[in-house]
Amino acid sequence: MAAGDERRRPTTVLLFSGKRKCGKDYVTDAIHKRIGPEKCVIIRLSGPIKKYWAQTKSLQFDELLSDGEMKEQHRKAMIDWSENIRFNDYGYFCRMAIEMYDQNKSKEIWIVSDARRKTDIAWFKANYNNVKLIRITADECTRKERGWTFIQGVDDAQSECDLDDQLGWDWIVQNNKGDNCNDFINEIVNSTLTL
Ligand SMILES: Nc1ncnc2c1ncn2[C@@H]1O[C@H](COP(=O)(O)OP(=O)(O)OP(=O)(O)O)[C@@H](O)[C@H]1O
Repeated sequence: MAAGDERRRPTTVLLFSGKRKCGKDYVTDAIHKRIGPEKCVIIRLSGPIKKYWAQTKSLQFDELLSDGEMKEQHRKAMIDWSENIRFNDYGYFCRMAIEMYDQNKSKEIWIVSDARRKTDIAWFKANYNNVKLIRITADECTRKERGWTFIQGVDDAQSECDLDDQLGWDWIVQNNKGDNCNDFINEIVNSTLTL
């Protein structure tokens, strides 16, 4: 690392994970709004994958990013394609996502919205200080109401299940229908800003 680069590293990395439709985007968007875009940025590890996919398949990138049908139609193919690349270089998409969302490394706080593998956690911990791990959970009933249905090859794949037995979460938060998610959003925001 060149002299002076140290101050261009984030002070905190909030690394979120959780199963499909548990509310990762919902919660991370809320935290991003609360902390503010001057200080923090959302880094989506799936961003570079979707960008590549959109370019090569002539799809709308925004639609692939959003919570819609198109993402679901292409999810399995994107997982299979990205596995091959990750197999040879587990940090590849982490680095690409940082380049995509905070190229100038100007933000103090990174909110990584979609860690899916132990290697994602390992890569961030190996490269950055103060990485906080947050697992969002929601019961199947709630997830179904949000549009989730079980898809073989997706919901039983490594991308969904690898972090099921991960230990050492800094927060495990329940985001079920009826839960007041403002409480844990406040707690995460307050503890991040007082670091
Ligand atoms: N606490 C909540 N209150 C109200 N709506 C919520 C809440 N959490 C999630 N939702 C809604 O549920 C849907 C799925 O949530 P979201 O897209 O955040 O899930 P996700 O975990 O990011 O899913 P995926 O893994 O498919 O990207 C969205 O329409 C979102 O607005």
